[in-house]
Amino acid sequence: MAATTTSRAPATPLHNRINPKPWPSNQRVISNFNPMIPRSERRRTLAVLATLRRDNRDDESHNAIEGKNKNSIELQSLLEDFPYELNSKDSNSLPRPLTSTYFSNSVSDGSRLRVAYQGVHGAYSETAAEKAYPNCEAVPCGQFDTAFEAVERWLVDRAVLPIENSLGGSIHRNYDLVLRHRLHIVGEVKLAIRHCLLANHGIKVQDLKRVLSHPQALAQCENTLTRLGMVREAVDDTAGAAKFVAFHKLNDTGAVASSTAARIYGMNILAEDIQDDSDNVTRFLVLAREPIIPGTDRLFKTSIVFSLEEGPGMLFKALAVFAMRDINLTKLCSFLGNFCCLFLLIESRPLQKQALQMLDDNNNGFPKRFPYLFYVDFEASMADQKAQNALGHLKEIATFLRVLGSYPAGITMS
Ligand SMILES: O=C(O)C(=O)Cc1ccccc1
Repeated sequence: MAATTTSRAPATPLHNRINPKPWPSNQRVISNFNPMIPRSERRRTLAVLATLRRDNRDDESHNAIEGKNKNSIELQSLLEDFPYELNSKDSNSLPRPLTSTYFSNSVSDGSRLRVAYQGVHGAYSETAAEKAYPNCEAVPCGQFDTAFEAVERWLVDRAVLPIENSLGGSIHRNYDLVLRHRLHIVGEVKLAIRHCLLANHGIKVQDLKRVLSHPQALAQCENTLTRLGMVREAVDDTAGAAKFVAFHKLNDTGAVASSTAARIYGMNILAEDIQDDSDNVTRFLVLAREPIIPGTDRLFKTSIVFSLEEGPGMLFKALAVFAMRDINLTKLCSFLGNFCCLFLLIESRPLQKQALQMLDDNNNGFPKRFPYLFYVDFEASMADQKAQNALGHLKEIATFLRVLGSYPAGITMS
């Protein structure tokens, strides 16, 4: 498929509104990567939202390159144009417990579950959304914040976001987002990630001077890209990188993305499995407005965040509430903060001002001076008495405690 240029902007989701993601200093940022779609184009009625369905998704990806994408509706602009009153007259807007729908792919009115992800068609996050809900309608969002807002404002039913990777460790910004928003973790997907080096047809590896991709993907392919002597440039997502290179018919630039992205954007795969470690798994969280009712019929995990008073042995006491009940902690840590040197299964994060503000507004007496938050995942359901007891015990020790979700443990999928 040849990419053709048009005067109209491609259907790339909009740029980051809140915080740019961090990336290594040797990576330049393409700041005008996602041109703004004219506002007149973005002003759509709510009815148009229905056209977000991906019935003609393959056509969509083709058309996206040609700038004819019907689904060029930006979730971001929908959020701006129709805040809050969305669905207010719709009986479906009433909160529903998720137990009845969690393992099906449709909401109770018969329509498909809509799952927001960050990136464009072909992103790994889209694959994760489809693994979680095989028949879902995956909805691309420019940024993670947009995906969260889309759930909060009833534009979609779920959001999927990458939270940690076996090579790159935790994605701290996404933990902060989970904390700042009031969504619940209702599932996890572990996806084996296999990166490819993509280029336009007729281009050889030797022709490439630079390569575009998501910062995580670039980091995961560090050795290969260094060996090839390529300049790395970070962009919002892997599929967006492929789309950009195809759309602009670049001859000296490649993209690190999936074979799916190669197919969608008509690119050639120059090399497969270019990640530094073949065992490259990314864990994605599934978030919803309401929690699921935890069960005991299968292995469940529970994610919590808490803070502690400063003092000798405080973290030891906090972790003991799990150890004394034989509850396994599963959160793997690759970022060694102050306390992490001692406990590799727990991750301490300096408390950001914004997060602190959010917590302050909602929790009287939150200790402002305490500089760390701890995220822990443990292997037990909140329906399990020993988990209840452990958290009851932790509450006596912690100055702040929030259960982010109790959900079925995921298996690694390829
Ligand atoms: O950019 C993407 O395709 C994503 O979904 C984010 C990502 C990047 C690298 C590994 C896993 C997820």
